[in-house]
Amino acid sequence: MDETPLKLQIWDTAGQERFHTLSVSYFRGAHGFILVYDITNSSSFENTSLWMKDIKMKAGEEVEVVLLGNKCDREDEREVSKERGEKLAWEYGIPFFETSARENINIENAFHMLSEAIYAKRSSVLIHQNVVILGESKKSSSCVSCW
Ligand SMILES: Nc1nc2c(ncn2[C@@H]2O[C@H](COP(=O)(O)OP(=O)(O)OP(=O)(O)O)[C@@H](O)[C@H]2O)c(=O)[nH]1
Repeated sequence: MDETPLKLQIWDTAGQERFHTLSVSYFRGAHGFILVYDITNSSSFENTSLWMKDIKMKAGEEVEVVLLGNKCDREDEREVSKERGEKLAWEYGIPFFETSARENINIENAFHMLSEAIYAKRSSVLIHQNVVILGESKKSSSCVSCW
């Protein structure tokens, strides 16, 4: 990104209810989330709000999230309209894609969008910190660079 190599460490947590507590324990310290439901399974869509609540509670309000409606290759079995996905993402203020892991549709876009958002937020935080440190160092004399 901007010629800066980014290293992603990705955990695929279990979506099943019986592993819920286990998954949530991975949330702390994560910078971003890809929240996936299955467009052919409306209960997976309904569960996204519970996951979103957990993400905000356990990882913080500031983390980046992308919402994906996966299995868009199975149009004839669709239970969740694209509009419902778009509306939910709009309410959360997060990006949304319909994807197919099987047909490789929008997968790269989703990862790219999330990486970009994390990178933008973290690099602006670093710049902000540097501005503060350099400002302070001027006052306190001899330190030329405090990066
Ligand atoms: N048609 C289609 N099938 C898919 C797609 N993505 C995953 N599958 C199938 O859906 C099933 C479940 O996929 P998983 O990757 O195990 O789903 P998961 O969300 O990780 O499941 P949990 O581990 O229970 O959370 C598998 O049979 C996959 O082959 C897709 O985009 N299209």
